Amino acid sequence: MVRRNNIKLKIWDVAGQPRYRNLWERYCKGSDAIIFVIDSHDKEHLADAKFELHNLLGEKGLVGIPLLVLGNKNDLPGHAPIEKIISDLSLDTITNRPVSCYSCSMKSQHNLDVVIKWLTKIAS
Ligand SMILES: Nc1nc2c(ncn2[C@@H]2O[C@H](COP(=O)(O)OP(=O)(O)OP(=O)(O)O)[C@@H](O)[C@H]2O)c(=O)[nH]1
Repeated sequence: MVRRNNIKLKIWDVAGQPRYRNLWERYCKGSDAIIFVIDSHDKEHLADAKFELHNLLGEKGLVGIPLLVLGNKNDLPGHAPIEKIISDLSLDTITNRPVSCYSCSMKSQHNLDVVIKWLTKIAS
């Protein structure tokens, strides 16, 4: 639970390992937003991330739920820039919901304020 400006955000951190991916839809259903966090330093797995993201968004029960994609770990040299994340994940093809994408680092907290702002706006 995160509190900001009188808004309570209830956030589920769902495990990313393959054996848990079939649970993602159940957690996302009925939520105000889906936050899809990728490791932007791990460029080899961007194709996997694209597959899993579009697979998830293809679930009928999730149509219309706003999507926030975070390219985390931008404190590491060689991380994928935002333009690459947007194009490798084909975010411009997602037309049935609002989509935002930020590069960030939860370690250095770069863009954490922007993320919280986005979430409080969506939830209010
Ligand atoms: N350099 C750097 N490391 C980070 C950042 N965020 C997380 N990590 C590290 O990445 C590793 C994995 O972090 P977790 O928070 O466990 O990742 P997770 O996505 O919850 O992992 P699963 O849900 O188990 O797939 C840890 O060693 C973190 O310290 C970041 O912004 N920068």
